[in-house]
Amino acid sequence: MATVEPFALLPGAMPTTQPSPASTPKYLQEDELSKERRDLISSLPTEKAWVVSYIHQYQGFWHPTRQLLGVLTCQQHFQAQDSDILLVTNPKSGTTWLKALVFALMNRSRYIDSPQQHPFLTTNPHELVPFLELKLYAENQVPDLANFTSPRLFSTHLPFVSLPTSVKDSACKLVYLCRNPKDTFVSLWHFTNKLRPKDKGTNSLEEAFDKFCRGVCLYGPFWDHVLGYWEASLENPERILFLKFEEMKEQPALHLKRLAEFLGCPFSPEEETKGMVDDILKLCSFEYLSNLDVNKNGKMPSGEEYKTFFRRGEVGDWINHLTKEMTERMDEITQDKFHGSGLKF
Ligand SMILES: Nc1ncnc2c1ncn2[C@@H]1O[C@H](COP(=O)(O)OS(=O)(=O)O)[C@@H](OP(=O)(O)O)[C@H]1O
Repeated sequence: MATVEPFALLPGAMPTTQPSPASTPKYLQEDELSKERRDLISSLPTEKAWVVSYIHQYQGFWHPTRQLLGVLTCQQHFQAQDSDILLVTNPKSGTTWLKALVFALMNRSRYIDSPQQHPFLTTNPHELVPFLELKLYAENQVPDLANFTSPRLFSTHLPFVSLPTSVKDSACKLVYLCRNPKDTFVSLWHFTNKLRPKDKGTNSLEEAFDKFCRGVCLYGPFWDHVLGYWEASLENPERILFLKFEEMKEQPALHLKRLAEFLGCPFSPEEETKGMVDDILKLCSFEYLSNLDVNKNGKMPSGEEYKTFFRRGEVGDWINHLTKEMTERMDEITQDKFHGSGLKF
């Protein structure tokens, strides 16, 4: 594997001493690091990243420098509570949709008589269900979570092996949503190209594809991420619900009801009669959310425009991007990696 030695490039300095452009989200930026963290990062396998300079392999998974700091801080400080709900995904697997669905589900009684006051009208789902390592614990910060009411809703892209010990030791519930690797890759390629500084141009599809197949991408290898949660969900089905984007698209009502039951708030017969399942699905639909003013024109405090989280929201767009050879390579990896696991896409 071609690796680079970032800290050998400029003695005594991080390689990216140039300020990162304002459009690059904070968690992907690389500024100054403590000596301890710098020593750790120097010891990790490192490659060129998709958006900013470097990506490091930690506990078997790849993280840009800033993101890795959030991972370390979160592992060190996050204290899970038994009543917490953690939404977990590989990037671009439908995180925004899952956040919307679970938030709308858990808060359904609050806005039933005042839909015009629903938080989605003013706030993107990523703000309502914050990421642990990318937001709350980003940049070495240790947040005060006292204002979160129970059950606390958080999200993460952390692989199972990297979850904070307190998550594994507590009885908190995890919902894992995955998506077929070809659509996940295509979505990630579009997304990271939007985040790249203008002067760097776009990543070529071929180069990004090769990196994705080698596992060198945000929270990659994709397959190991999915397998970690798949196996954990088989061992512990009452704590980890494993969902697939494609199945949710095909039978959204069925899966929303499964989610509600898993989270201990099943729909009552009256709610079903009133059409609440469909109401929540409409409220969280790609069409509805992507057309809200806040999501068309708003930005995250960390820099991303909310509209970058909405592209097509469909199954099978990979067919418009991948060559026959690419498709074969990806399918082969998927078959090899998932062989014997019972997992298929
Ligand atoms: N409501 C809803 N329903 C269905 N699909 C949706 C929805 N919202 C976002 N999307 C699509 O999800 C893709 C973005 O993935 P994530 O939300 O996981 O991104 S992130 O990891 O939080 O950055 C991205 O997929 P692609 O369109 O294939 O790129 C989004 O369009």
